[in-house]
Amino acid sequence: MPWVLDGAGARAVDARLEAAGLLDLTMEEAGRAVADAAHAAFPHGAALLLAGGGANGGDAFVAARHLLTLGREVQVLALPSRHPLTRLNRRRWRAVGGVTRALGEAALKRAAPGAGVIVDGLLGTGFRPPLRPALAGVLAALNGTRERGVPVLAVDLPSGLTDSLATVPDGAAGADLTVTFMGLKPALLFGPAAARAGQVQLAPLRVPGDWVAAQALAAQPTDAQVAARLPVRGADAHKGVAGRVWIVGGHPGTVGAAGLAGVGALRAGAGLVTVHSAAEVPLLMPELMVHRHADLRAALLGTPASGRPDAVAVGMGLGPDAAALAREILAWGVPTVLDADALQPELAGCGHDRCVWTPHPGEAGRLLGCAAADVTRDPLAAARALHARLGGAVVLKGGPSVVAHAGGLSVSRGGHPGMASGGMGDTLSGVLAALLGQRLGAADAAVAGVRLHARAGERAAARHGYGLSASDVAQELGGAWRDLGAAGLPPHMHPRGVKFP
Ligand SMILES: NC(=O)C1=CN([C@@H]2O[C@H](COP(=O)(O)OP(=O)(O)OC[C@H]3O[C@@H](n4cnc5c(N)ncnc54)[C@H](OP(=O)(O)O)[C@@H]3O)[C@@H](O)[C@H]2O)[C@@H](O)CC1
Ligand SMILES: Nc1ncnc2c1ncn2[C@@H]1O[C@H](COP(=O)(O)OP(=O)(O)O)[C@@H](O)[C@H]1O
Repeated sequence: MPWVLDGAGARAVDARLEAAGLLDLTMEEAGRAVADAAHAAFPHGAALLLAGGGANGGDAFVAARHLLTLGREVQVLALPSRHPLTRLNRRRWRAVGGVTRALGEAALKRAAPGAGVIVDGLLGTGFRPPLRPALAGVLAALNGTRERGVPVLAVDLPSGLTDSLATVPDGAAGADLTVTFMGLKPALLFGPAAARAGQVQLAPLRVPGDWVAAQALAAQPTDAQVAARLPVRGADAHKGVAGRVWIVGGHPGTVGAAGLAGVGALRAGAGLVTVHSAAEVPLLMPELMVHRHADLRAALLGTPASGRPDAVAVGMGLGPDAAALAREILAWGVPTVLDADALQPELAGCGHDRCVWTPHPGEAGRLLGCAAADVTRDPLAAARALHARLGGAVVLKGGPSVVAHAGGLSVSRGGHPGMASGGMGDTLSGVLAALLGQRLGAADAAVAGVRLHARAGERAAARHGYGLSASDVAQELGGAWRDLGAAGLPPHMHPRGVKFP
């Protein structure tokens, strides 16, 4: 399982490696991974390595030695080496004939223009902002060189980014490729920080998997692992067992939201989908059942317990009275997705363990009583806080989305920036309700539904790019399911088939 790991987690693993006498070997492997990646991605010209005083600089010295053995012309500019393993690898670099010159802005400006690649090993997970003035000029010169076309490979993290945050501190470097170790740092996944890192390659390093897992902030399940959570049907399945789903949403002006959720539910395999609304919802697919109610609340609450659905999604375009209606639906205890207008702070404490809450950062800020920028700065912390407040499973939407549940955090892969368009979240709510209706628990539905939706977005983006619409994504859900299934086990070997009544 690929993991998300911050600097504190990496240091804890380091401590175990050190105690086992293995830290030197791990740095060797990390530096070698950097050299191999630099040589593969930027095979021409001299390699210029910048080594800081910490272990990030030690990785750069190891990489320099391996690049030399790969036949590259190599130059190293370094700060004074403070970390013992950095000093050791500086000596090893000298032992193979390598020369190290002192790093400063002027030295970098002299050496950089002719380089085929610059390897940035100045600051990794040990950096704490603000950047000291002595390094600010060096990083500015590095960024300037990169803007003039010399590619930069960052070791573990571009220098000056804070490992666990999505924001970019003043003066931080950028990179074209980042080779990171053991687990993806949050800064490489989220927001403007991730945009600074260029392409990211994970070098897992040969470290016991459970040492990394024990320190991980979040999982990043593979498609095969997601596929194992999807429901499996027997050949005798019929619409009554594939889940009766209700969509409760729509208001004059936002009726499409409820329709899109309905389409999402149908395309994610729900047996029967009914949209209940106080407004006239367009019939986006003839397979949808659409009911307009003069008094929506009375109509829903008058339903006898035996007539209630297997799952509900509530809130999409529902308008001002959404919280009151959602509270009453929650009291039914049926699996429920809460989205959009139903994401109100007064519902904290009203949920149950079969709820999935799906805020985007603005709604998350409303639920937590903070600004959206506080949410996007540290999405993992925000998702954890939302789960503590709401329970069930929480999907903090974005590119990528974070799922928080009782078992921990999970970061979804993929999706596409074309998905930044209205109605995309409504479709997701329908998908999640469909999976709940097919008897998945909240955590499984959230992890699988988010990836299914993102995969459908990737497929649709291949045709529509930034012109992607939520309807296009819904049309690709079947194909996305097939893609995930193909990545997983064949159905007859399914580890955990979902039992239908
Ligand atoms: N298990 C793993 O993951 C493995 C991790 N490995 C590697 O270890 C790296 C972490 O190494 P680390 O902990 O030594 O810290 P690192 O990033 O080199 O930074 C420390 C340096 O930064 C400096 N500095 C700090 N703040 C500053 C500021 N504001 N402004 C200016 N300078 C500042 C600080 O200066 P000082 O305070 O000493 O003067 C010190 O010199 C990690 O990213 C990965 O590359 C691999 O070897 C393989 C195994
Ligand atoms: N850049 C992106 N990369 C991947 N997924 C994205 C991106 N932008 C948006 N999405 C996805 O699109 C959906 C948008 O949801 P939301 O903001 O609630 O839309 P709406 O309220 O218009 O329905 C979320 O599932 C989100 O993860």
